[in-house]
Amino acid sequence: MAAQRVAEDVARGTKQTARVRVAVRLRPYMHMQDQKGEGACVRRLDTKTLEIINWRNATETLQYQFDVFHGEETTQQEVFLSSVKPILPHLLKGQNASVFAYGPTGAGKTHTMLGSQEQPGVIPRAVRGVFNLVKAKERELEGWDYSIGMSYLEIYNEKVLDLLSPSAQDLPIRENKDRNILIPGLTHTPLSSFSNFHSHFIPASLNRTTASTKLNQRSSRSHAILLIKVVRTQRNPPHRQQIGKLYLVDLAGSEDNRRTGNKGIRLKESGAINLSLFTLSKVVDSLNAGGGGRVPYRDSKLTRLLQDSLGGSSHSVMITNIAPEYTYYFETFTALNFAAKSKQIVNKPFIRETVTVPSVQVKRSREEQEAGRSGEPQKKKLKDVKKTGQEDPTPPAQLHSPTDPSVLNRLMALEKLLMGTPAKERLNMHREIQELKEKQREFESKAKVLKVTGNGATRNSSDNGSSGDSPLFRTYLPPLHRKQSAAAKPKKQQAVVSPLQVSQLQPLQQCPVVKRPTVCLMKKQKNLEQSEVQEGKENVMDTGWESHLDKSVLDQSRHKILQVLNSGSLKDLKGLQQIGDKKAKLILGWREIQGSFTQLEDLTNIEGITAKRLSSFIKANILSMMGT
Ligand SMILES: Nc1ncnc2c1ncn2[C@@H]1O[C@H](COP(=O)(O)OP(=O)(O)OP(=O)(O)O)[C@@H](O)[C@H]1O
Repeated sequence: MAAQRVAEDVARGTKQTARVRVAVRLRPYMHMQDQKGEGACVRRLDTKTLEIINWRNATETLQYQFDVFHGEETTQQEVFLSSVKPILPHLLKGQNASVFAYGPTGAGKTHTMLGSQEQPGVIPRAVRGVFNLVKAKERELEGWDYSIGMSYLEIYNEKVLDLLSPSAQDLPIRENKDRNILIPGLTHTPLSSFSNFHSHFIPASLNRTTASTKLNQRSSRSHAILLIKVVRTQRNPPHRQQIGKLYLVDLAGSEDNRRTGNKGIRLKESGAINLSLFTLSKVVDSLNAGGGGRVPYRDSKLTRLLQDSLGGSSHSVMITNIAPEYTYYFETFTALNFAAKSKQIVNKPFIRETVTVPSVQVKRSREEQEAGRSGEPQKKKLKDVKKTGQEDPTPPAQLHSPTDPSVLNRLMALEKLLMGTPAKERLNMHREIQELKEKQREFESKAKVLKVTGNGATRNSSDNGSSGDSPLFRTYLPPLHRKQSAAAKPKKQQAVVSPLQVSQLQPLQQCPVVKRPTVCLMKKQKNLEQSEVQEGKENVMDTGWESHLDKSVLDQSRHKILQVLNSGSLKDLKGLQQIGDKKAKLILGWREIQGSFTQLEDLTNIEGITAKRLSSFIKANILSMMGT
């Protein structure tokens, strides 16, 4: 018995690689998500391009281009036809494919993937599509037998749980010598028809962990992964067998716990969700960096399972769901930057093929059996044929705006990174940030000149209005204005260099990744920072005072401070001694990206909190708690 994994390009004598296709879908505007009545911050320009208000300068917009942009009126059928249907035929050739929905909580991931009875989403349509393709192949009488099966799991609080056979058991993830990801013990159910699939899938979906948060009545608290496996076996010798796997992934949403109102268990779930999504973004970063360095797939169960779908051997489609309301601004912005990064990943598809003797073609119901004793290729003597491939010549996502995407993304990444970087290493990064900002300013001023002379690639709102391709704004919403909330003071009219006439600037300090207030338009910055420790004043290590206090009192106080750091609102954080508005926001930002603080000493990861300041902070807060 011999088996081999054949690189598709080798099999065909051609070199071929597949890029991760990135689609962005904008959900319809919802009044209930816009309690301040601020309107939309993002809108469609054409079938590939969208624009969002620039957080650096709210009088301008940034434009992003993706493989497809689905505006709010796009139907479920249209999303399926343009983004998912084209990848399904690969399954029948022994290749893997994956579709995953990414985006903030409440932006429409579950709607896109699962949908409803009236508006079925990608999952039911894709499975039906696979059955149709298999039927068509069988009619061609080309001498292959096909079988289809499914597994369905969720990753909840970093545990892998079987949705087809629910139990509290956390299933292990294994990788065999051929780099196939396996989950021993996971149920694998053979499927005879689409209605048979339905009868397994619907009850299993009800097993998924969901709960109500402030932003979504039925928020998914886990990442759900449906695996559809197509095995095709040649009837006559040499009985070649090819296996194609389709992963359909509904990721849990990234969450801003200031807005979800999460506490207790919801907060813990949220920490796990954000951490795994953060790892996903690190994986994307490191794949984009290239150079064969370590890709941190193993840092979370999600990335471990998606290993084959990202930078591996899969044809992948990422549907990034975004929400139009201004209240989602930073989540939307982060999701768009993540999506723009993902567009640069190149996958190298290969055919999974084995040559089998007929007697071993036994259907098994468990992945464990499949890994251990069935006719699957991975446990046979597999011969890895060296994959060859050529980088996709398509350039990464392009912005048509006065913004260079590479500069902006690098800038964002650096600012994000800065948070977790020891103080001594920050200096170089600050230098790079300054250089990038300089470059960015150059781009912006060039783009403004182009715009004034009428040659710019940027489009203004009147262009959009007349082009007739902006249904979002023709139907429900005013142009991309941020409506002024009742409480807001009117501001001076800004010089208009782009379509926006924004009456209230979006304060940058809401962005969790932003480190430097100087880059943003923060009018009240001085006042806001008043309660913070002045540079140098607190730079004296406070030592010795703890020895005068009872250890249990100290531990209790430290625990209380940690609780506020991990679950406190902006106001709660500002209630701590020596924490002003800026630091409170940096703490929230850190929490959002890193999960929670395990100890008070983690605070030194926040910019501006040195070991000395930390010691002073701890002293001030403990003494204040004790009423000293
Ligand atoms: N394209 C759309 N058309 C109509 N309604 C939509 C659309 N997208 C989302 N919705 C509605 O918006 C709400 C939130 O969507 P959904 O639950 O899919 O978000 P989600 O991103 O999966 O959130 P979470 O991560 O919290 O699970 C739901 O009521 C859903 O029906």
